[in-house]
Amino acid sequence: MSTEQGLDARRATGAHAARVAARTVELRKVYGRGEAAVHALAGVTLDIHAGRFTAIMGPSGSGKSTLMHCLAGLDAATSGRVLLGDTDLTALGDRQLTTVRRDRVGFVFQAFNLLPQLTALENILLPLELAGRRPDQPWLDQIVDVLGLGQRLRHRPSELSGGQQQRVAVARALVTRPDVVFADEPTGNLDSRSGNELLGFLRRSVHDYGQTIVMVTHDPVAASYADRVVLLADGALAGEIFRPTPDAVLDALRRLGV
Ligand SMILES: Nc1ncnc2c1ncn2[C@@H]1O[C@H](COP(=O)(O)OP(=O)(O)OP(=O)(O)O)[C@@H](O)[C@H]1O
Repeated sequence: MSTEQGLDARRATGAHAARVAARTVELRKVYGRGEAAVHALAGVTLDIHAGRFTAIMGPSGSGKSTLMHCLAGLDAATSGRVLLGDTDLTALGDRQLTTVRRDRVGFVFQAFNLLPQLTALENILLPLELAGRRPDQPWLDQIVDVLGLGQRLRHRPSELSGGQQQRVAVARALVTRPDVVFADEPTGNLDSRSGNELLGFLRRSVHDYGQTIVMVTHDPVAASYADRVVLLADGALAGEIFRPTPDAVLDALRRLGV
């Protein structure tokens, strides 16, 4: 994409004016030492726009999960800064990071990660319970309704389909109204119909509720639900696509050798 096209795309999506929900500045992450050192992130400066759906893509090993884990306060930077809103995560200790993750961030994982002994409703309410917060009943009712979980709330995860389990995980991520929901290959274990349904819900939570979502995915169709695709290669930014189509994403990935 030329610089001019890039600017036009930004104007069209209003991305230049968007509030920043999270930001990395010269973020570096090195695993191991000496000869065995792996530079997973080699100086990434990136803004995540508030109220937008951002997909992170790139070849295997390009640093996608590392970037998301650093943004979410799950992994510590080697150098550089990570900001969630105005909070500098790199300046926080473990206890403060735990509070930030609990109160301000939601997670959706490929493997659902629901607690098997709890019902769907208990799983959804768990983050609030851990934080000692009471549920906002109208909000809870709304997400349960939108996600079509009303008839499933008393079921345990083993009694739910994969698609239903992942919708429970999305409800759990949204219930605290987090600043950012991080989704790591959320459709990786779903058939394409359940996957598309789930992506539709994520899209809707951005459009209807102004939720900020960051999703790591390998799937160009999944990425096309996002407002913007950020491409990584060898731990560095390798481009971005606004209003991505599956074809545009596929082309960009091919250029990166995927
Ligand atoms: N805990 C770790 N210890 C050592 N090296 C690691 C660790 N986690 C990740 N790496 C390395 O850092 C690099 C980036 O890994 P990362 O998982 O972020 O990539 P990715 O783009 O998410 O890959 P994939 O698409 O395969 O999941 C890889 O070379 C990986 O082997």
